[in-house]
Amino acid sequence: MATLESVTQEVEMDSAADDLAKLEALFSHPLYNLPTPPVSDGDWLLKVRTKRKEEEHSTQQWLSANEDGYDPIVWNASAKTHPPWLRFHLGISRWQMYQHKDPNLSALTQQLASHRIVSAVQKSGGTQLKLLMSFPNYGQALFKPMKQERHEETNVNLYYFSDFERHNAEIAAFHLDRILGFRRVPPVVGRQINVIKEIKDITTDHKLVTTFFTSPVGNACFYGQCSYYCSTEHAICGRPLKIEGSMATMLPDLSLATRRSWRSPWRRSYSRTKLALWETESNYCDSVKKISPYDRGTRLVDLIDMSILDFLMSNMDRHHYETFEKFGNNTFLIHLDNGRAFGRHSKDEPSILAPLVQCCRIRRSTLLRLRLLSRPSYRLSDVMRASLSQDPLAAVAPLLTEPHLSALDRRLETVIQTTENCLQQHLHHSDVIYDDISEYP
Ligand SMILES: Nc1ncnc2c1ncn2[C@@H]1O[C@H](COP(=O)(O)OP(=O)(O)OP(=O)(O)O)[C@@H](O)[C@H]1O
Ligand SMILES: [Mn+2]
Repeated sequence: MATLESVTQEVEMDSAADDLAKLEALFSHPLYNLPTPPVSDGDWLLKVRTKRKEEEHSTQQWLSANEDGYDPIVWNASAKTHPPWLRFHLGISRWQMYQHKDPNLSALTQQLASHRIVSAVQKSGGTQLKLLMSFPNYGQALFKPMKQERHEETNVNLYYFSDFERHNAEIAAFHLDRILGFRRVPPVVGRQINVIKEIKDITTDHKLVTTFFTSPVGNACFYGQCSYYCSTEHAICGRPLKIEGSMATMLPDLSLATRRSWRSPWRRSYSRTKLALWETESNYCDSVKKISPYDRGTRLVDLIDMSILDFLMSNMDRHHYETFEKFGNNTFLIHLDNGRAFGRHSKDEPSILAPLVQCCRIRRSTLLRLRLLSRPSYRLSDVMRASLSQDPLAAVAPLLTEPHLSALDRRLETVIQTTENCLQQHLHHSDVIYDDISEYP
């Protein structure tokens, strides 16, 4: 006889299968498989150069002088020999971080989740603690440790600029960005790390080592050195040894691909008392539209895409964004640093949507995908649940709690309604909608 428990379990499995089917249907939808503009030679971020004869000798020497813990390098100009992280680097183009249905993605994320860690050092830059992890095949990841429980909502009295970062937000942002069809976040997975074996014992960072201690209940802890929350009171502690965290694929080194950092025109004041210009000036968007690079191309609608992503996940901390210098102004915006998203589900933050509200402009492809995601057959919360369940940390606990998933649906409605209002206020649809897919019916 079926017990209540087994029936509940079956229902849960059924709905998990339904969610997954929705996600698959979504990714097979024509809106996710639009013909992309041809990628010319100069539209790839990096290119493999075949070695000149005289260079071969020095490479051979380097090969034999292999560093401790790393595998010998066995790759050459042939794509077949490339490790997943290198394929990822070579797949970055002017328009996206990776392809839709990228065949390399699963191998890449699998390695992030399971590869042996050879080195772990603190990464400078930014305010909160993070570690640069290296793998035996020379791949690297940026590790952000878990700082608070997933069900905890941000303290209402904390300003956005002193909020803790959340490892699950980094992971969920990657999934959300992909589900929105942007593909502008480098892949991120969750992972459990042994604080002693995978950090303390292998690090060459002496300053980091001095911050390790054992807590009163016997957990292994450390706090590192950084400008925010790096103290014994805010230590990161294993239970007793393992901690959860996010592992983000590292972008190509800056020596190979420089990036430009842009201050967001809708940046917050980062002050308890001051307002930013965009919060007080009624025609703010008009002035933004007149200045480079927002005065041409897709930069403004890309910024609006980013604000939609941020509104959905309630990220108030998008002070800057980056682009690859090689591509000039005509390129996608890199959505890095999403750790302050998903802090609150019970409240929305309308000001994050200011670029859309004030400019009344949106890419047609984005709007059509948002509408798709608001339909029950592709519901955003369901496809996010399905997508996140594929992350290794989902086995420990769901990466986003149900209230966060429902908040996504509620906020999506707000974005769509905002666009409808814009369409009503404007005479011509083309005033609001930037038609980036004119060939689409
Ligand atoms: N996946 C990545 N690959 C390469 N570089 C990265 C990656 N993620 C972040 N960085 C770089 O590291 C720097 C710090 O990262 P991040 O912004 O996530 O940290 P943060 O502590 O939140 O910073 P801030 O306090 O400035 O907001 C960024 O300026 C970015 O250029
Ligand atoms: Mn940040």
